[in-house]
Amino acid sequence: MSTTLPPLLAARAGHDDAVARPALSLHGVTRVFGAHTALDTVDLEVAAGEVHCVLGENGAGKSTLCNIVFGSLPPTRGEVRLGGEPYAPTSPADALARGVAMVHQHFSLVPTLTVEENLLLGRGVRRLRPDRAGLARRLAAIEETLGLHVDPAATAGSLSVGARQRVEIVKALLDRPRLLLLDEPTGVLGPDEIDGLLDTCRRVAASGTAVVLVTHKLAEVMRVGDRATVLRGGRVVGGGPLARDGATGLTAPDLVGLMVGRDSSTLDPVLAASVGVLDPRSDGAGPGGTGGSPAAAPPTSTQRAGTSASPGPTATAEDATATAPVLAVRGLVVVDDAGARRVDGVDLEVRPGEIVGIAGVEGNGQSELVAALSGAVRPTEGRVLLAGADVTAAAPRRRTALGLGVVPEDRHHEAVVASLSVTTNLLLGRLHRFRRLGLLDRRAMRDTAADLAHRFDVRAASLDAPMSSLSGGNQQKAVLARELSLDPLRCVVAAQPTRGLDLGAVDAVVGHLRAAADAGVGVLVVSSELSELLALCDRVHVAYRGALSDPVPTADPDARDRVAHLMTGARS
Ligand SMILES: Nc1ncnc2c1ncn2[C@@H]1O[C@H](COP(=O)(O)OP(=O)(O)OP(=O)(O)O)[C@@H](O)[C@H]1O
Repeated sequence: MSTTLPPLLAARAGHDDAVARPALSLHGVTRVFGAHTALDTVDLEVAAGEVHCVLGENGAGKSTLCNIVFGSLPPTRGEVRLGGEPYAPTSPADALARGVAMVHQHFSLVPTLTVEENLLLGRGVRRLRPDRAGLARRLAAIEETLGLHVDPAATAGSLSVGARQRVEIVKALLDRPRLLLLDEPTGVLGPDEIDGLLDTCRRVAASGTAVVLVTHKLAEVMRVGDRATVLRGGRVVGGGPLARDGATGLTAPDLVGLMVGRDSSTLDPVLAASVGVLDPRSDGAGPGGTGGSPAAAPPTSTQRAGTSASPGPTATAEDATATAPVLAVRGLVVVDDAGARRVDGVDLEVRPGEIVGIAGVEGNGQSELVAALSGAVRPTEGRVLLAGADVTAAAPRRRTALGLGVVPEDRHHEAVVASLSVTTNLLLGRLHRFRRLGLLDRRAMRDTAADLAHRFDVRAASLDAPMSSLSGGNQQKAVLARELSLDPLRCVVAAQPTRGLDLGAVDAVVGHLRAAADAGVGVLVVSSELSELLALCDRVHVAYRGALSDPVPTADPDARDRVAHLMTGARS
């Protein structure tokens, strides 16, 4: 692949040979895990000053590529060059020392330490005494040039997901890297924070740093990327300059075609909106930023009822209003250690067959509400009723037994045990059912796990492999498989269920949640993806400062505007 420099740099390139050399180049890079080839003879070039997007389905090899460049993994074959020089980092610390920084899909901050302590961690190893004054100066410079603000005194664990992400990015920028790798950085952010992050990407690139952005969101790619490379099954299947700012190049539908080998006009509108082929902020008239796309708005649940992809729960939902709620929340209050009312008097009902959504910018009490529903946190006031039983103080195990499936937002800390096998993770919470005469029936476990992996398209080299060997998206599919296959299953609480998933997987998850509702399960979806909620749910509440708005029926023609308005804190 030849190097196409952004116009400004291209103009300068004749005067500066260093700029003409790619900041990063990969030649024939291959990475094999056992019998599985995760990356297959990959060639890639990234110029200084450009945002280069790397796209592909779950398991396509994107994180493996980043991990090789960041020194976490050596390639099995092939050569990597940095600024034209051979580059074979022996560790992430070595990569950092050579000017390569990375922000991972999951957080690396120590929750009990302050932001300042987290930022000094690692740097202190290289110095006798932590340089607090130097850090303060650098933070001020980052805030001024890149608009990124962090509070050094805050405890990392008390920050919202978006604020934590900001600290991770600031941490990566502290040493002025010449290459910044961002592995799905916007997955956890709300719309405003995503805008901020995309601006940051452009500013970082404008400062001369090469930025590699891994994302599933095509709208983001079309807004911020200069060029893209698409991986499928570990191979580069296409790429080039993007059609941005009136320039000719790859469009969002082109990228869909490369990623999944499918024409974007065949995509379910829910899916199209959630990945940005439809711009969620438009009325459907415009594509994801640029690049042309099917001109249709995401359907409401009423429209959805007519599609073949979904029988639509609307009819079921109307019947459902006559039945008792499977999940009822009354006056729920959760107060945190600092005395703040994170959940502030929430009332909520989900009936069998209904899909109810909770929208809102992250950090408005959604996480704490889900924690109170799952049993991870004890509410201070109020009640939670599950299928009529008061479970306010019940342990998670009892809730599971009563038929509550929970897909937590923080997969790494709450939903999987990375060191245990895929099989064990798929069956967590029901392993006792496989006990025969005091021993686990491994064969029955493997058969059940294989069936689940097949039905939910969990792609793993082996079900005996540790969960950590699965790509992020496949781990998420495994959690969904486990929670949606509980028996009995009466209610599912799914927090950010499509986060980190590729197009096909989002489609599948939406299908699984609808199927659960069609089978009479009550579904509560907490998501920062507004388009997804509007298309999937019967009604949507908005979380704001711990309280929930009255529900907005998604069949209302102005539902999007009403929900967006409520997200600003408006009362009605
Ligand atoms: N340590 C490992 N051991 C075995 N297999 C691995 C390991 N790391 C990754 N793989 C496999 O390599 C393939 C590529 O994984 P990778 O995480 O790079 O995909 P990805 O494109 O980043 O996916 P996602 O979008 O889901 O994050 C997957 O099939 C994964 O299971």
